Amino acid sequence: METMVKRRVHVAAAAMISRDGRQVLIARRPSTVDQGGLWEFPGGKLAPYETGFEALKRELHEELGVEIQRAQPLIRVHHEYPDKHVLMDVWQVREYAGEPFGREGQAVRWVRLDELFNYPFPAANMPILRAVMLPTEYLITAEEADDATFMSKLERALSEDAVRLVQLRAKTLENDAFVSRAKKALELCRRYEARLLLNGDPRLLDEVDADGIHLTSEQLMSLERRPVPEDKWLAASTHDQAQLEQAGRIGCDFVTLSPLRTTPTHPDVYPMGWHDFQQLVERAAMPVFALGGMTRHDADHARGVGAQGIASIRDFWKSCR
Ligand SMILES: Nc1nc2c([nH]c(=O)n2[C@@H]2O[C@H](COP(=O)(O)OP(=O)(O)OP(=O)(O)O)[C@@H](O)[C@H]2O)c(=O)[nH]1
Ligand SMILES: [Mg+2]
Repeated sequence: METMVKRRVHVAAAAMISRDGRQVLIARRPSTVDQGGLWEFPGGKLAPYETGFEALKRELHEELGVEIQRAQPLIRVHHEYPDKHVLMDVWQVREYAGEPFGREGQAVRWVRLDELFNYPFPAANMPILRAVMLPTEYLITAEEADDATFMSKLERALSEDAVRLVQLRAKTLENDAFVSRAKKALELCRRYEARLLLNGDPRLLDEVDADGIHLTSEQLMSLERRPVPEDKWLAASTHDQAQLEQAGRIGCDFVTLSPLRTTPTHPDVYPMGWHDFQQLVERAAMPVFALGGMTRHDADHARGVGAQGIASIRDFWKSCR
């Protein structure tokens, strides 16, 4: 055969979320097609001149018999298969009419988010699974001298702001004080079904059974492989293309990318702004939270440019009224 140019395929797919927010719909690809037998998020290729959302509506009508009313961008994934380059735009769908069923005879199943990993998906899907499981807000805790104040502010964020993903960041605490605070924070997070990541050495997980580790960009760059087991979350702070690539190499599950804006805590760092942020997110191999002067009001915009959502200290770290 002559030299072959790889096909480029643009796909729109849906993560349909159940009304209680705990389940997502997956479908099994018929054994006769490409990637047959694997599970997938329903969807398909864009027809000529179709927009992503039009394709999503058409495909979900054809494959599941539902009418989508609204959808929010969840994540964009580039993946090189041996025979083609796939660009997949995945949308989160919560508003639709009709009960989904396998209109083309395919198996269709609602699965709990924490059971998604039990199903075999195509190679391109790993970042999508992470994005489906993660919320749109990531709280980074502020330095707080005293544990009681810390705990009351954390509880306020969990209860009033409904935060479900927390990074314990406490650079001013000695190791023993950090571990003791982490244990208390973990107990509280468990009560709210929130995940807790520790900003620090991966070996901290031997002392505190938290949900994962958040690496500084410096730690990230010094590692050769993933420092935590697969059943723990691994996140990292990134600021540029090289750090994002390294995060992909060592298998980070998600990252923060900053600074989007200038902030009082980092006044002399040059902010990247939305344009550069979007360029960097486009090629990232995992969900990305926008960080640096972000508030909850920025979450929709962040998602519009491809982010998972926003990360913030100030916006979530306030006293009870
Ligand atoms: N819909 C969907 N496609 C995926 C996922 N993951 C993934 O790698 N793909 C790839 O993206 C492409 C989607 O094509 P498709 O077979 O769904 O396209 P389609 O519905 O338009 O069907 P057709 O062109 O066979 O009629 C396939 O190459 C598939 O392997 C996923 O989660 N959902
Ligand atoms: Mg399809």
